[in-house]
Amino acid sequence: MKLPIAFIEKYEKILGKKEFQEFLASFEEKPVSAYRLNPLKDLSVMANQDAEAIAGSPFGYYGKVAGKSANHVMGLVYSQEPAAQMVGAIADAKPGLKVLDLCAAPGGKSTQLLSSMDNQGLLVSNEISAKRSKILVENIERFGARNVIVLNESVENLAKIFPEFFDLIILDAPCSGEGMFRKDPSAIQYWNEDYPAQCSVLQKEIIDEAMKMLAPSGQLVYSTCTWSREENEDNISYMLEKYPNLSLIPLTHEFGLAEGINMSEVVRCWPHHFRGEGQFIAKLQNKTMVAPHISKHRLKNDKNKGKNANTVSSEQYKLWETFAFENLNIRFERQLLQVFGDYLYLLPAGLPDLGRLKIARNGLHLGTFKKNRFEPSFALGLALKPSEVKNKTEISDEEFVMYVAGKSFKSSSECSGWTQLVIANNGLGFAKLVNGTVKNYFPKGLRFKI
Ligand SMILES: C[S@@+](CC[C@H](N)C(=O)[O-])C[C@H]1O[C@@H](n2cnc3c(N)ncnc32)[C@H](O)[C@@H]1O
Repeated sequence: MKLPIAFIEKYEKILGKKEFQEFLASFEEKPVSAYRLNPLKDLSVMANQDAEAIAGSPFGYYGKVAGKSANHVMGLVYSQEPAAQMVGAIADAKPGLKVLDLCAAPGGKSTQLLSSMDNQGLLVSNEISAKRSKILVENIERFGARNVIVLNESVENLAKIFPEFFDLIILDAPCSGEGMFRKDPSAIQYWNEDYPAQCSVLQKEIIDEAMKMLAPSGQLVYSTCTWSREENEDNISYMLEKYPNLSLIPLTHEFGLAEGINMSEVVRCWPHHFRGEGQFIAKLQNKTMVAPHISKHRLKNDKNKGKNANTVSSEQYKLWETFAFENLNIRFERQLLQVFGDYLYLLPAGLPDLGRLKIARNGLHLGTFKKNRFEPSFALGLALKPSEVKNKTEISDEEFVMYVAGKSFKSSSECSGWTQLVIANNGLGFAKLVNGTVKNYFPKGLRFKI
């Protein structure tokens, strides 16, 4: 691999001659592929695989997943290289916390955070790029979590709505991407000697906005996929100096995770020590102990709040309830339901009023109000466990291939109406049974041929 001369000289100086040779040799090796399993799904279908587990990453395994496989389409697996998996593992989001993933697309960290939150608490997953936020929505939808909203905002706008709000913030910063050179050599062309310093200016701006949103006693995980000290240890020093209420939580150096440069509390993934690509991770604690001012945040689903344009009308609620009574074994609190146009959403609990923030996914999309009826969404059929749905249709591998290509197929069922398509006890959306035929409701934009 052809690396920039300035890059070579820089890391030879940092690592010393001997270690630098090992570092350089690692660029001739293949990038490491890996994936994570999604504990929100029924994973019994994966039980017999003998893939090698990644030490330090719960649910992480070495190997590749096929993007067109049923396991991927239904969100049982997420492709993510091992070093990136260390970020979510170190963040260790707990059920019930209010969590922010500030720079979230395509969703590697967000989906990992959701894995350990068990549908309890709130994840705000934000991505500044509108295009990338769409991919983030797709990946989050596949995962099937119910406690997440996706925003498409600048960090400045977020900070105005969420002052001192989050118990845990993941700041996976845009960076010079040196740690991705092996996996994506096209990243090399953007690199020059001054690039890390330029990136660090933007990173500090994002850090300052993130700090406004960190609740007392909250934690912030800062990560990049680059090795430059300017974007890593130097930014941590900047934070510690500017915010004396912050302290570093010492991270352990096992599984090939190395210490930082003159900073022992943080971790670095070097490809000659760690089986994966490049990464830097630091975890910081807000030592301020004052209880968060709940009154600062007007809750979106506050019982005392008057009606607003997004409140479900009694007519709409009746249509939804009729659908839910006929088709579901689960009920959602009315207070958490909101309409946007004809679309019905289930909001996560504990969400403040979002004002004018740009929303890419307003919680779980339950479905759409059509003339005098309610049509369930694909997202709902993916998120519900088969035990939460009344009518289910188990489909074969051949039927899966037909369905994802947009085709209908015959069924031996004599029932009619909505049915959740199921493979190995996981949902593949709702379809409609009409006179022994399974009508296709797989979203047009997601269809593909195998
Ligand atoms: C390292 S990537 C995030 C990867 C993601 N966390 C994951 O695990 O899949 C950094 C993200 O920061 C976003 N970004 C770029 N400029 C930004 C800015 N000024 N403010 C906030 N985010 C920005 C990029 O669009 C990109 O999606």
